[in-house]
Amino acid sequence: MSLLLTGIAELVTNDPVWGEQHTDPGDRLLGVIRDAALVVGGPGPDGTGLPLIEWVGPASEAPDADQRRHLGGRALIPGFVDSHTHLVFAGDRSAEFAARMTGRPYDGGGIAVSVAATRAATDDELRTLVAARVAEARAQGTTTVEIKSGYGLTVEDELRSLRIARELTPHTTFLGAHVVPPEYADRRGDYVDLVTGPMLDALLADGRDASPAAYIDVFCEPHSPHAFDGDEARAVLEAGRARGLGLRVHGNQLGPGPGVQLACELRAASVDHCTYLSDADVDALAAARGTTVATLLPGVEFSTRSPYPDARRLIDAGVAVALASDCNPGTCYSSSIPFAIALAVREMGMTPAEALHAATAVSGRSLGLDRRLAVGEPAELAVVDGPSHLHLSYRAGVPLVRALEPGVRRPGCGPSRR
Ligand SMILES: N=CN[C@@H](CCC(=O)O)C(=O)O
Ligand SMILES: [Zn+2]
Repeated sequence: MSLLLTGIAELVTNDPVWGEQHTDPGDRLLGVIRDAALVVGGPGPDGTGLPLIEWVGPASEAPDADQRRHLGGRALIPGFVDSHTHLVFAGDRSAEFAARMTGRPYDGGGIAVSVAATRAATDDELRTLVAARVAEARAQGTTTVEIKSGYGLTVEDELRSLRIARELTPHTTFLGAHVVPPEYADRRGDYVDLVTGPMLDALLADGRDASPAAYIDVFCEPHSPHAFDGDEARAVLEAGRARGLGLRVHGNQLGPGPGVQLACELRAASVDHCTYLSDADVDALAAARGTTVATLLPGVEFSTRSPYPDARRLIDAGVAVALASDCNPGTCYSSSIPFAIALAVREMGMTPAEALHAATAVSGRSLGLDRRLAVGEPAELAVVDGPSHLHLSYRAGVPLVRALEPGVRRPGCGPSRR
């Protein structure tokens, strides 16, 4: 069974093959095809049920197919890859947000509130909350989502957070080193030992076919009394790496710090936030561009009243820049990638094309995914209710994007095949 999509005013392929024909830098970067068509075939051989792309090109050359759908002159883009979320939590911190809007700074202390609520929730309550957040993201064009633990902070609660996340996506990240939980406040070293020993061991012992976490992450932030310094973060990351996990880092969010340099040195897949960077940090990220992506999370700066990171400086230096939501109950309770794109364009010096590329191709790369719309790739598609990707930021705040369901799919945003 195949499906021919036509009426595509603009197809964003992220494929350099289509970019070559353009002189406009945005069209080159996004591999745009105007008046395009795309054929979706049956599911691939990998057992995920995800249909694969069978053909891409100008509508005038499109082959026949079993079924047809006309998109009415809309833009078709790769589904967003939200490579940084904390969707497994219970409770509410809207009062903390309101206090910040009147000037209270963010220091990570509110994380303990979410930890208490998450520990108190039943498995089914948590599962329902996470599934609803994944569905909310999908309704805004996100077809792939990474989910971190980090609101359990006991062996059992971290494990169950990851198991629940794993039901919805294969892109799961162990964040036992989110903060030092209150019961360990006066013995931080013991908590680092717990994370790097029994917690990691329990995760790996749990894995039937694979560990419930693909990555390990750490909140490396000397400006928060609750988070981890450079030495502690190094211990956490090295322990995860020794057990075969990929590395991700929360770095340089609240002020200058060692997170970015550490991530680059340890060849982390991503270092996220990157709000406060020295010239040496930018140089390190540029040198590491083949391995380490700088993931910017502008919803956080919006929701914490903080200065935005300078994306232009990073891109001009040659850094691989991704965009993600960081959806979490504290610093950004928004799952909207279009919102992140609009902020990046308006506040961070990114062009609309760079922002879309960052939220699809580059965020995908940070998870080991190829997010081109090309033959043989999964049909992870989103439709923009407008003629071009420019409408994502031009019409900020309007719900223009949704994931396209081209065939039989599983619920939620994952698992993707790679
Ligand atoms: N900074 C660390 N973690 C989250 C915030 C978590 C929270 O405040 O609940 C972040 O990425 O911003
Ligand atoms: Zn985060």
